[in-house]
This record gives sequence, structure tokens and C-alpha cells, in this order.
Amino acid sequence: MEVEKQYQKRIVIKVGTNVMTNKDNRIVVPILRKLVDQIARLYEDDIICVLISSGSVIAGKEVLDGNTLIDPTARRQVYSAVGQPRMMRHYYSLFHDYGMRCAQVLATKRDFDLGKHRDNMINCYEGLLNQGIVPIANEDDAVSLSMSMFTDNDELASLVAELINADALILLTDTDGVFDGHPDDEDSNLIRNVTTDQAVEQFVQSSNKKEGEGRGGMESKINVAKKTAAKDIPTYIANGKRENVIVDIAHGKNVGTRIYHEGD
Ligand SMILES: Nc1ncnc2c1ncn2[C@@H]1O[C@H](COP(=O)(O)OP(=O)(O)O)[C@@H](O)[C@H]1O
Ligand SMILES: N[C@@H](CCC(=O)OP(=O)(O)O)C(=O)O
Repeated sequence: MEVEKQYQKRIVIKVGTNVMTNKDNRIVVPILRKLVDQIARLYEDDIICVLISSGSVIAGKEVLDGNTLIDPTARRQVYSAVGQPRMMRHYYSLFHDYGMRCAQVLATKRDFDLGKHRDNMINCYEGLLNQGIVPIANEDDAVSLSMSMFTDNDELASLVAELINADALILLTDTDGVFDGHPDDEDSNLIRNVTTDQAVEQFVQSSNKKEGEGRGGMESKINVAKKTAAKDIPTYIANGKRENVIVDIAHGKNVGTRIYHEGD
């Protein structure tokens, strides 16, 4: 197994589809650039990030709209197979602009099974981090079986955070964090701190997401955040479109919703 390289901190960042798209569901490259810019600034301070990026399905849909595929599973597979290299083309070029290297790591749930699959995955991540290369992970939607997929990329992000002994997990979404009502409602307030045994799921509002607009939802995000925090990895749910959101969280500023284990 590769030896863990010592950085000041290791941070796993997950960026959801909603963060990187505009109202017409098209990828907004300047948003990706701002994320890469922050990762590059943290790297200068010896903080290495792993990026879990959604977006392959919507990136495929962007160029394949009007296709004749009827089966929704085959459609997801084809969208993601076409969209994943489109996403990586953006990331490769953006990291290159910052003099950094990045790599693609696609995974299915089986890769986290205890034993040789998991060890193999650790070797891959440690090998990349050792070389100062930013791993960019996503579910391998093109080949993963519908019945055994991750709930969503929040779950994948949590598993990766555990795998690399991360110091924090940041789940970037399109709201400022968890609210005590509908996030668009003026009377709702942002909940700044949530403990692993605090019932905030009751505040989650129903959603009407369409194909490619992401999976999961806020309830599963909270669930994943609590499970990760229970493993002593403080987890943040925050707005990916907010200026400096990653850098501010990494530097301990009070941003988004922090989910933590009492005693941490
Ligand atoms: N109480 C709540 N606080 C914050 N967001 C909420 C709440 N209830 C529902 N949501 C919705 O959850 C969405 C974010 O979850 P999700 O769609 O899974 O994001 P992502 O695609 O970034 O993973 C937001 O768009 C928001 O409208
Ligand atoms: N793996 C899929 C995204 C799945 C997912 O969890 O989406 P999201 O809820 O937007 O983070 C993709 O790349 O499109």
C-alpha cells in the first residue's frame, strides 16, 4: 500500500449538478473555474483536495437532447458516457491553467467493499495525492447497475472521505445550507450547527427534480453528513456558488451548515 503523504489537511469537496448549471441546465464553466481556483489556493497552503464532481449526465444531455433512446437506464448510461469526458475536458484545462494536475477516478459501490477492492482504491488515491495530483471522482454511471448504485454522489463523497482519512467533507449545493423551512421562504433561517443526533430532516421540503438534475435530495444529504460526522469527519453543507466558500470553510470561518459529532 502507498504511504500516506502528510499534508496540513485533506479535504473532500463534492459539487452537485445544481451548482454547476444555469436555469437552462447548461454547464457554467466560470463556476467550475472558481472551484478550481480555490483548490489551487489551498494547495499553496499545503491543503490537498479531492473533488467529487457530479455533472456527467447533464453534460451528456446538453449535447444529446432530442435523442431517440427510450429506456431511462440506457439513456443515463449514454448521457454519462458522453458527458463524463466533457466534464473532464473542462477540469483538465482549468487545473492546467493553474499549473496543477488532476486525474479521473470513476467508482462503483463494489470498489468500496472491504478487502482487495478497497485496498486497490486506497492505493489509487494515495498514489495520486502523493504526487500532488487532484483526484476527481464520480460514480461510473456508464456501467454501474441501477440496483446497486450509490444513493447519490454525497454517499460516494462520504466513502472517499473515510477512505483517505479526510479532515473535512464539504457538500456543495445550491442553497446556503440546511434551513428550518423552505430555503426560498423569507421566514426560514439557516441552521448553522447540527449535531449527529439532531433531527433536522423534518425541515426538508419535497423536490421536483427532473432527469439529469441530480439524485438524492436534501434528506439523503443530511443523512450522509451525519454518518460522516459520526466518523469524526466534520461535514459542511454549503452554497457552491458563494465566493470563497471552500477556502473560508477550510480556514474555519462560519459558513454554511456544519454537521459534527458532539465532543469534536
Ligand atoms: N430545509 C431545507 N434546507 C435547504 N435545502 C432544502 C431544504 N429542503 C429542501 N431543500 C432543497 O434541497 C436541494 C439540495 O439538495 P440536492 O438537490 O440533493 O442537491 P445537489 O444536487 O447539490 O446534491 C436544494 O435545491 C433545496 O431546494
Ligand atoms: N453521477 C451523476 C450525478 C449523481 C448525483 O448524485 O447528482 P447530484 O445530486 O447533483 O450530486 C452525474 O455525474 O451526473
